[in-house]
Amino acid sequence: MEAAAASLSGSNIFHRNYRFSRSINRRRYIASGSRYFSNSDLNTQNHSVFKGPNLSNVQIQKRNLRLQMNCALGVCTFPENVMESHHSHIVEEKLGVLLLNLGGPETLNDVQPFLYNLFADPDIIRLPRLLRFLQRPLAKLISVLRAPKSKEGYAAIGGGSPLRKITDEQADALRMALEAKNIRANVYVGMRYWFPFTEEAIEQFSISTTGSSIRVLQRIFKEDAYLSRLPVSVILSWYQRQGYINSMADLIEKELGKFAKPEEVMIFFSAHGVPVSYVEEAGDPYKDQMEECIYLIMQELKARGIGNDHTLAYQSRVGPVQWLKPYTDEVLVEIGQKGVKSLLAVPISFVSEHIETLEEIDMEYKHLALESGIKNWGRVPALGCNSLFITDLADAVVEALPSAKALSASTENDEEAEYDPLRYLVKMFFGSILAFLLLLTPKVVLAFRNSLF
Ligand SMILES: C=CC1=C(C)c2cc3[nH]c(cc4nc(cc5[nH]c(cc1n2)c(C)c5CCC(=O)O)C(CCC(=O)O)=C4C)c(C)c3C=C
Ligand SMILES: [Fe+2]
Repeated sequence: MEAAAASLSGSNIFHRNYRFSRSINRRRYIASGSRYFSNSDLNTQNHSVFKGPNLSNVQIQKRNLRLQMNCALGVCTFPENVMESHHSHIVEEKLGVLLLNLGGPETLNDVQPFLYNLFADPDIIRLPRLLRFLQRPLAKLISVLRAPKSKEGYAAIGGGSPLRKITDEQADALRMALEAKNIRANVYVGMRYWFPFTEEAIEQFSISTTGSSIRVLQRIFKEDAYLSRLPVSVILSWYQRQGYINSMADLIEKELGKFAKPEEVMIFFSAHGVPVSYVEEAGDPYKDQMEECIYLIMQELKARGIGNDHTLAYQSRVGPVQWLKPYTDEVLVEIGQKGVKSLLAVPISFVSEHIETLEEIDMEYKHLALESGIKNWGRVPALGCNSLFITDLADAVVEALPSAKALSASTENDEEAEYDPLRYLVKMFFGSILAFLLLLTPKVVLAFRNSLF
């Protein structure tokens, strides 16, 4: 997670190479977009809007890059048709809102390329600078090795991720919620690792405007200068917003009511994990934010007279490194053995149903819990289009508007953005050999066998 903006572009370049290699023009177009409009870049650029007073620019960039992981969904606001915009104009203008998420493979054939995109992101596999040339070959290798296990999971939930459909529905619901507040907005979805990529969302964003605005937008977009002049506001996190907390508390209260003895149920929050190094070495605030989020939800439940026991654990670890503990699977076994009989699983850090909820929690963890002595199992659904949640997102958009500011020029390393096929092939060839040799070392083989497949 410590990658700077320059290295982040590496993963975007892949999107270009992998999906668009047959169209040079399109590739160039995407390349220019990717430099600015990966979701992480947007967060990075946001520092001009949200930075705290004592942080250096580098610290702010790093913090914001990390925050990208904390937002399962991010929102950016763009006033369209505004070149020299002043804050007072913004609410009157039509808005573009960009919802950011990670994306998921829609078919089983998408699984390996999706995994490649994921592992080619230097924020996911963090290699020392000297070994960065291994990023793509390693991503290729790990994605091929991981794909069979991932495919099993996606096959179990119907052959693909529902994430795109749900996020599209959320975008539609948000558009309507904004309309109910008399704000006309186009809401776009931009995914980090699968379609519609953030770059595509931005492309759509400019194309969907009309007349001279299109020409102005497109021309300036191609020159990269336009983006730095767009007033943008990024909502970095909303886990602490009362609307979100209330909507989670509502869901929990409702599911608790389905148990015969609701007061005896343990509320089991399961959050997506991240490698420990993200938190301890790179200073990722994810763990603190998760803990605060759960504290706030439990406070809200207490205010409603619900004082159940609760616990937090982390799920979905991949690969041979230490992830945030305690691990969901281990805690389930422990509490089952300690005699807990009723458990309500609450996916936290997820706002949509996807493989981690539908397969990992509903199938694997439920099975494990029942095997470990838990008799009554329940699961809180992900928020999806929950109206309180969507209305709160709409409020967050409205509140963010006054802080929209023009982005500063990109400081990203342009070297990565230039796509050189020969250099790419040479890197892939030697990198693959090295990555393969690395994987053959006994320690790595053992660790991967236990954790990846
Ligand atoms: C809070 C959200 C997420 C964090 C943090 C996160 C970190 C993370 N994930 C992997 C590896 C995989 N992630 C996969 C899918 C996936 N992950 C998230 C969310 C977070 N990931 C989503 C929304 C999805 C898509 C789900 C879908 O329905 O498609 C996968 C593929 C699925 C599988 O095989 O388990 C992998 C692999 C790492 C290494 C990581 C580290 C920071
Ligand atoms: Fe993940």
